[in-house]
Formats: sequence, C-alpha cells, structure tokens
Amino acid sequence: MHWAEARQTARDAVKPLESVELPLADALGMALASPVRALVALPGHDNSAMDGYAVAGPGPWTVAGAVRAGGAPHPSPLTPGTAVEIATGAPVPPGTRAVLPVEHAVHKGRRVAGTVPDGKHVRRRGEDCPEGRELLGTATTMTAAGLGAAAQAGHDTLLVHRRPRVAVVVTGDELETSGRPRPGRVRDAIGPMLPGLLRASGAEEHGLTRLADRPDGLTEALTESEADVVVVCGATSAGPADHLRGVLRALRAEVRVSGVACRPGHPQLLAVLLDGRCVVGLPGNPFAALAAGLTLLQPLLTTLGGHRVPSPLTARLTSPVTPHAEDTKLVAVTRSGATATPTGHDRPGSLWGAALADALAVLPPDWDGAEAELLPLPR
Ligand SMILES: Nc1nc2c(c(=O)[nH]1)N[C@H]1C(S)=C(S)[C@@H](COP(=O)(O)OP(=O)(O)OC[C@H]3O[C@@H](n4cnc5c(N)ncnc54)[C@H](O)[C@@H]3O)O[C@H]1N2
Ligand code: MOO
Repeated sequence: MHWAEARQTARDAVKPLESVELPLADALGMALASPVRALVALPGHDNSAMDGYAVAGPGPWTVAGAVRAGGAPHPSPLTPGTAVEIATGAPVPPGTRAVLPVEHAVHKGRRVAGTVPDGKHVRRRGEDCPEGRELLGTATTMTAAGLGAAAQAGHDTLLVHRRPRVAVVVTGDELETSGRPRPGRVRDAIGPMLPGLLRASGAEEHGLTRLADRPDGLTEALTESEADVVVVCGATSAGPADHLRGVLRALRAEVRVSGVACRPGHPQLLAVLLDGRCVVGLPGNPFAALAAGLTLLQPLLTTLGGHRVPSPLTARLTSPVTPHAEDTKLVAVTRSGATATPTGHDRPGSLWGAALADALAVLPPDWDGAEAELLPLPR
C-alpha cells in the first residue's frame, strides 16, 4: 500500500475514544470533546489598562480616593473635574472618561493635570470575548495557553477524549535490556524509544511485555491486554521467527495494512481484532520501527485521542537526495527555517541519524526535488 494511503487507512480505522471530565491541569495535551465557551464576559468589568488616574471631564482634576485591583469599587460615580488613583485591572468608576497613566500626570498639590484622549486606557467589559462565545472548538489539543484561556473563561474542568492506552510487546530472542550486548546479541532499542513516541501522540503506555520468538506468548499478549492498541515490535517479516501474521490469522483479525511501500518501515502492519482493538506491527530494525511509528501508529493514536490532523509541514532539502524508484523514502533531517538538511547515518538498523534529526522528510517515488513534507520527531 502507498505510504499516504496507509496513513489515511490508520486514521480511518478507529473513532475517537469516549470523553472524560478532567481538572484543567490534567488536560494538557488532550483533545476537547466539546467546545470551550466563555462562561463570563472577558474582561468581566470595565477596568483600567494602566496604573494612573481615572479622570472625569477636562483636567486638571481633584483626586478623590483610590481604587485597587481586587479592592472595593469607588463608592460613587466620578463627577467632571475629579479623578481617582487607579491600579491596572481595577474597576473604573462610572463617569470615567479615560485613564491618565501615572508617568503622564503632573502633580499640583491634591490636583493632577495632563492630557489624555477620551476612552484611552479603559478596557471595556466583554471587549476581548463576550459571554457565551466559543473560545476553542471540539478537537482542539489543549496547550499551556489553552488551559490558561479556559481558566480565564471560568472553567475548572474540561471534557476531553481519554488518552489511548497502548500495550507494547517487544519480541526477539537476541535482545538484551541492559549493558553492552554479548556477541551475537543486540540491545533493545525500540523499548526505550516508544514511550516518547506514545507521549507525543497523546497516548500512554499500558505495560511492556518481552517475548521470545514464539507464537504462544504473542497470542496471549494480544488477547489478554486491556489496552486500546497493542504494538508488537520485531515480528513483522516473513522469517521463521516472525509469528505476528500467523497469530493474527488464527485470531481472525482483519489486517487493514499489510506492508507499506516505504523505506525503511516496509513490513509494518495494522490489524483490527474481533473486539475492535488494534494491533500495529513495527519492524524490528530500529529506524524502520520509528518510521513505521510515524506512518501507522501516530495517525491511529491521534484519531483515538480525538485530535485534528495537523497541517503538513514542508521544507526544501539543502542537499540532493535520490528518491527510491517505487517506495516513499523517509529521510532523517534537521530543520532550519524553510530548509532541512539530511543528517545521514539513517540506515534501517541505525537510530544514529534519527537521533541527530528533528524530523523525517517524506520523499515519494515521483518527488520533484523541491519541497518535501516533514514529520516532526518526538522530543
Ligand atoms: N525475506 C525477507 N526478509 C526480510 C524482509 C523481507 O521483506 N523479506 N524485510 C526486511 C526488513 S525491510 C525489515 S525492517 C525486517 C523486519 O523484520 P522483523 O520485524 O521481522 O524483525 P526481526 O527479524 O526480528 O529483526 C530485524 C532486525 O532488527 C533487530 N531488532 C529486532 N528487534 C529489535 C529491538 N527491539 N531493538 C533493536 N534491534 C532489534 C534484529 O536483531 C534484526 O537485526 O526484516 C527484513 N527481512
Ligand atoms: O523497510 Mo526495512 O523496514 O528497510 O528496514
């Protein structure tokens, strides 16, 4: 299957998960399941944009008191020729014509003078956002600023799609999990890489299982997991130790993507189990696993989490790369403004190039050598 079609198939394979109501602080990075509206007008009252004097009528003005933000409002409307000392954010008394900033005020005993145009430095109730207006639409991913905006608008909790739970199964008789690998063995590089990829896709890890290259443990890992998605690493190919496809057949899973025309990441797969949960097979070659993680797993997880499809990012490559004759090539690059530079060192078995990079450039077989789409790498 073509690379772009495989990504779309992954997006379309699932629907957003159910919604949960969470305190603001817990909703960072999650997608809204319903819009955030302003529960109050913003700002909530006419107030001063400057520290200075709220003045009525033409100057000079007799100063008749002071108002502070959060303090008691001025007891009576201002009459022409009077002023009150006022702090930024404090409610302006009725009758206020403008606020004269303190640095523009000339003091003459109990009177102040200065020039200020009508309406200057007064923020009117509702001028930023009227009460009831939608601030953020459904599917917006909550950022730090988004949480602040929701708090300004009077919210304590948000209705968001729950995070997808992902069980990880790392297979391979040859894998070691610590230290320098002994002769003939290799360190597991995918186990340490996946949590960052899952977090960046709005998902959470729900258990990691290590399996030898045998089918029985794999069947249990797929059927007994309570995760929404099971990711199986390193059993996707056609070798005698690659059991994933056989196990999926035995479980009567519907294989939606069986191999993607991309390099690396060629033998990746996506299947849906009879109960609707998904299985993603990532190739064992570590850079191929990363490429597949961005091709099938990330779109699947962002749909489950209810997020919008991000607008594509593009850049011009600073050095020539020859596209593959038939497959989409994924190349590790570093971005700088509108350009991207290949890092090299990005053969399927090596994560060195990807570790130096901040994106993968997507080069289809018919790439014209101009702009390339970039997939940002998780940080
Ligand atoms: N006859 C064919 N052989 C292979 C094909 C093919 O189409 N026909 N495809 C090749 C490609 S492309 C890839 S990618 C790999 C995918 O293989 P598997 O997903 O079955 O993975 P393994 O065979 O178990 O391992 C491949 C390679 O990666 C190393 N590995 C595995 N897991 C990890 C890990 N967690 N951390 C680090 N390295 C890992 C493993 O030692 C092997 O060197 O198949 C090709 N063969
Ligand atoms: O496509 Mo494999 O995924 O080259 O390494």
